[in-house]
Amino acid sequence: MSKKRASPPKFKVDQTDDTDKPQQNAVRTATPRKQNPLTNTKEIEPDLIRQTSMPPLTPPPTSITNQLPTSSASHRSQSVSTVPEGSLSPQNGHVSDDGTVPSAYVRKGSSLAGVVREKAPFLHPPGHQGSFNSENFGGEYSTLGSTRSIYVIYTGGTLGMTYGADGSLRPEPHFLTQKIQSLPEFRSHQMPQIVINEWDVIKDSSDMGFQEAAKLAEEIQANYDSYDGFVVLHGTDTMAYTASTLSFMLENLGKPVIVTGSSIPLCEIYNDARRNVIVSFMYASSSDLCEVCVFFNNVLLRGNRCSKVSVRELNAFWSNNFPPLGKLGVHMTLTKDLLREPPKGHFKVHKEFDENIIQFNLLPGIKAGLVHNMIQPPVKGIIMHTFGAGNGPSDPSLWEVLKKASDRGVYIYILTQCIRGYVTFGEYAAGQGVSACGGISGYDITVESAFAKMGCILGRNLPSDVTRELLASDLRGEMTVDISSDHVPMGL
Ligand SMILES: NC(=O)C[C@H](N)C(=O)O
Repeated sequence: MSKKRASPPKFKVDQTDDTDKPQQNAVRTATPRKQNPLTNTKEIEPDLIRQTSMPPLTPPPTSITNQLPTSSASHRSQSVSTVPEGSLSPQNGHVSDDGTVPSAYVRKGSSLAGVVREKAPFLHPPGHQGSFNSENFGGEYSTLGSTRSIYVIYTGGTLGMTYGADGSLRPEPHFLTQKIQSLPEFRSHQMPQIVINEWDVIKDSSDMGFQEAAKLAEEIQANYDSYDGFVVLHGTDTMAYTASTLSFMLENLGKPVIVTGSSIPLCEIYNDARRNVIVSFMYASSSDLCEVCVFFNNVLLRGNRCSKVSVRELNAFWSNNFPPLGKLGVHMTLTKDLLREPPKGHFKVHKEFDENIIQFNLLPGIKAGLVHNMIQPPVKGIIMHTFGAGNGPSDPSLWEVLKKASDRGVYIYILTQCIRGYVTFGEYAAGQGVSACGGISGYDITVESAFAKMGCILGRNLPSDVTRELLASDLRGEMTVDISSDHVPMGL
């Protein structure tokens, strides 16, 4: 690949030489060199090449890796028929929606290969009432993997933690990076080229916020042209906030950014870290994905649609109001009907943010005085979780307090306390106060996404009418807005 790496890697697993030397999988390690002013991490010079004692892995048919396009741009524009018929291994397979098999993807007798047609999950967003076609991305991936390059940013989280003397989990510098280096999967010819940048200070995600998301956005921007996809390794506790924030910071994103983590650390024999990381690398190789996603356990979710829903289960993430974009079962699928369209404009990064946002639930009988105290300056944004479809108590003093805040320039984002469904102003008389106080409907947006969206938009200090319009609009697929026009607001 004639690609220029914007920031040198901490360490790199490289399979590009393997067609020449199928018996020896080369692993590049790296030595610390100097401080990178952009990422504040140590730059590593990938100059130390060590032959490992790993047993040789069976190389894939060289005709596949030799003949497939080598960049996302070329892959997008090129038809798959560049692969000669008969060159695929039995586990590969791809059938188009009408059931025909393109010549490039000849299936050789595997009952596992082929398209998976699934009913969408029980919940359909408005406008999506039918079933969605899920395609077997795993089959497609096995012809793609080794031609792709992925930039991985390791920020911390349980996946790379070890146990301290008191038995509590804490980030262990370099452990995850070294462990990944030693896993045979990462030297497989089917894996993309991987470059990992471990942050100087890896964190429990409780310490990740807008500032760290801006640093991630900056790092993605610096490496955007050099890689086909990005993976962010992150703790689960605030993963949905970071994924949401990244989605708003990255405008016209044309490549996958997959955020993942684990519930069990990689230091345990039984863990979910290994699979989550491997599958995220695979999804990050997709040329169909051009958005920020979370992969966890067995689902690929839109990053700004998901929430952490379980503390102790492996299926810790879910999206209540939007179906998964992909699923991992016997097949690894991508539901193309649901994916964001490739962007029309240039990739652009917005790193500004404003953290002066609070959120609260309306509670039965909530007192205006309490709300008044909560929403004093420097508060600039309020996320208010209302009852049901956007309702609240009728006490006029409550709405006066909120109206006054709105009049002095505080934005009030209206969400529902229900985990499914969306806000509709005007459905009940009990919702009149909510809209009259200047509230802006967040429809079915998650609280993580509402916080991220407000923070990013308020950080840009736009005129109030533009800010209100952006908050009311669907910018990144984060909420289901029932508007009939295809009006897209300017600016984000
Ligand atoms: N599973 C995890 O990653 C939880 C951890 N406390 C974190 O968010 O960093």
